[in-house]
Amino acid sequence: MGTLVRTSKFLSAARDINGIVTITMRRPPLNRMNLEFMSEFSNVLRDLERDNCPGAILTSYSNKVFSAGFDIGELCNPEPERFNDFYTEVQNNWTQLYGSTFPTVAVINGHAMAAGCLLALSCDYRVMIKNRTIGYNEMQMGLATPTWFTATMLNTVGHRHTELGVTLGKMFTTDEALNINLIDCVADSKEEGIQKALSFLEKFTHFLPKSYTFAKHSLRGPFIKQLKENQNEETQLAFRFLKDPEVIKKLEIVKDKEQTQFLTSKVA
Ligand SMILES: CCCCCCCCCCC/C=C/C(=O)SCCNC(=O)CCNC(=O)[C@H](O)C(C)(C)COP(=O)(O)OP(=O)(O)OC[C@H]1O[C@@H](n2cnc3c(N)ncnc32)[C@H](O)[C@@H]1OP(=O)(O)O
Repeated sequence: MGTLVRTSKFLSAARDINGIVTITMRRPPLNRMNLEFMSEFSNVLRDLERDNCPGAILTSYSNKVFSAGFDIGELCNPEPERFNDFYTEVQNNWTQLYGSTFPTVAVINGHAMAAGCLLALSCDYRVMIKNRTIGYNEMQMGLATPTWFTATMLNTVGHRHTELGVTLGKMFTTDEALNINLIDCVADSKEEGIQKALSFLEKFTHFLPKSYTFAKHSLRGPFIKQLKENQNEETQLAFRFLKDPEVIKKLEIVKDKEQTQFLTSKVA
């Protein structure tokens, strides 16, 4: 796997002989993202920028779940200060990953739901294992999809697929995701996925890093700028939404096992 360059409670980062870093999410059982998880993620990305990393792969320790998205504990009837910290960290994390100066690949070796899907979409390339699902399922949870989540999908698959995906809270199977270019290729196993990711990243060894960064920022920069300019408003909007009694009630139900099993059967 390479030399371990960083390990924290929920993430590990290992560098191979070519400098490519594999970030493995490990918050059992579902890689749910809470404030601590997001802070660790930001720290890893900051280190990679500082070290002029030539490329990174993002994957999960589990072959069942890439990430179940935000920890519902951070969203259900939140406290103002904690939510502000959490949501700010999430936004910063997205600007770091979506705008990274190095190329990134998501090896999606399990279900990628809501913010888990956003993580994958924020990379430059996606390899997904067969028979998994990916999408923004917020609607099914009684939530709404934040604007920058939507923009990230829109920039990947276009308006119509985003519109249907977001408004239906649709989880796409691996085959469906490939058909609409939500992912770039399919692998039989995580190991094969990593090989495909490395082949993609190998292409960038022939380019000047500054040329790559310029191209990426030409495409993604305006969306990052837009979020940065509206960060506080986005946080307040989300907080107000989450304080709606109907939303709180729905999220409390979702926290029950029965409801998540219902969601699982929908995505299986
Ligand atoms: C105008 C306003 C506009 C903006 C509004 C913004 C609002 C805020 C931002 C909203 C954006 C939201 C992003 C998100 O990421 S929301 C989270 C989405 N995640 C899910 O829907 C995951 C649901 N989970 C599942 O479908 C399954 O658990 C899964 C397929 C992932 C795994 O199935 P499995 O059978 O292995 O596991 P279980 O279902 O038995 O789950 C085990 C226990 O974990 C609990 N669980 C599952 N997911 C979560 C989660 N995301 N957070 C917290 N807890 C979770 C589940 O209930 C089980 O608990 P128990 O063992 O106690 O029963």
